[in-house]
Amino acid sequence: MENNNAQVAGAGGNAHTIDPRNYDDLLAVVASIKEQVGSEIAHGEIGIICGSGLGPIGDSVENPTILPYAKIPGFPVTHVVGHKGNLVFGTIRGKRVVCLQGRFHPYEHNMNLALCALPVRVLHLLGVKTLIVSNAAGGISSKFQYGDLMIIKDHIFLPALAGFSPLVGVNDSRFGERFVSVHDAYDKTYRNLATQIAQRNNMRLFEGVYVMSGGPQYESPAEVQLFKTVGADALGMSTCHEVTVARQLRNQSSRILTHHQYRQS
Ligand SMILES: O=P(O)(O)O[C@H]1O[C@H](CO)[C@@H](O)[C@H]1O
Ligand SMILES: Nc1nc2[nH]cnc2c(=O)[nH]1
Repeated sequence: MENNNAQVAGAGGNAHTIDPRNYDDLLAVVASIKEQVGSEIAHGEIGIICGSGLGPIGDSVENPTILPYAKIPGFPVTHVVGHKGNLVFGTIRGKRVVCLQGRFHPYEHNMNLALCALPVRVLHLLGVKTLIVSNAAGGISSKFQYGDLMIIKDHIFLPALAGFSPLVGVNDSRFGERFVSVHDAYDKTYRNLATQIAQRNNMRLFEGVYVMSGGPQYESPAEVQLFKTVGADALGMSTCHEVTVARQLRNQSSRILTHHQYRQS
């Protein structure tokens, strides 16, 4: 099971292995975070995952406490440009946030989706109830202009359809059910709120369907046409594994808003 585990790096550099599917292992990760930044600072209400080029969201956190991923047991390294690799604790407009300044893409980690979604379970164990997920994606819909924003209303999780789901393997029921519904994965209340805010600010904002491919290669014109035919609006290589894991935690009252930054390919 070498592919499912992450060697502990940093945080004392001991040789223990963290299994992203094991609840007790993740409690140990959370204990290490709390020990390093303090329990009060480590507590968050809102989790934010910064997509490519969206790291500045983390820079906008007020009174920040920054913990590099290299100091967190079980966290792999992120190599992708625009993903700094920091956990940022603090506040935004008075709300306690924990910001992942850098995400893990399955194509960087041998399609180990459970490992790539590990931070979402960690955020949950730190108290996060609302998750905001952002990404940079390629546009499929002909309505879009370069740089438009799209709120995800639904997804096509291609790797999972081919057996690469973060929920494959042993299910620790403390994370949630074996069979997870993703019918309303993207919270309607928050989507409506984002739409209202965009209207108030005269911003162009669309809702649409996001396709996650395995990457790292971009799509051929024929593949883009295929996804267009099945109703997809934007294409990326992330997000769905995180949202699926978060949705398994729904019984622990997780809520999700996906804020999606989009660029036309
Ligand atoms: O989804 P995020 O992390 O924004 O990154 C997107 O940008 C990279 C490609 O340019 C891919 O990793 C794609 O998924
Ligand atoms: N799959 C995919 N991911 C992206 N991330 C940013 N642009 C793109 C794109 O065109 N396709």
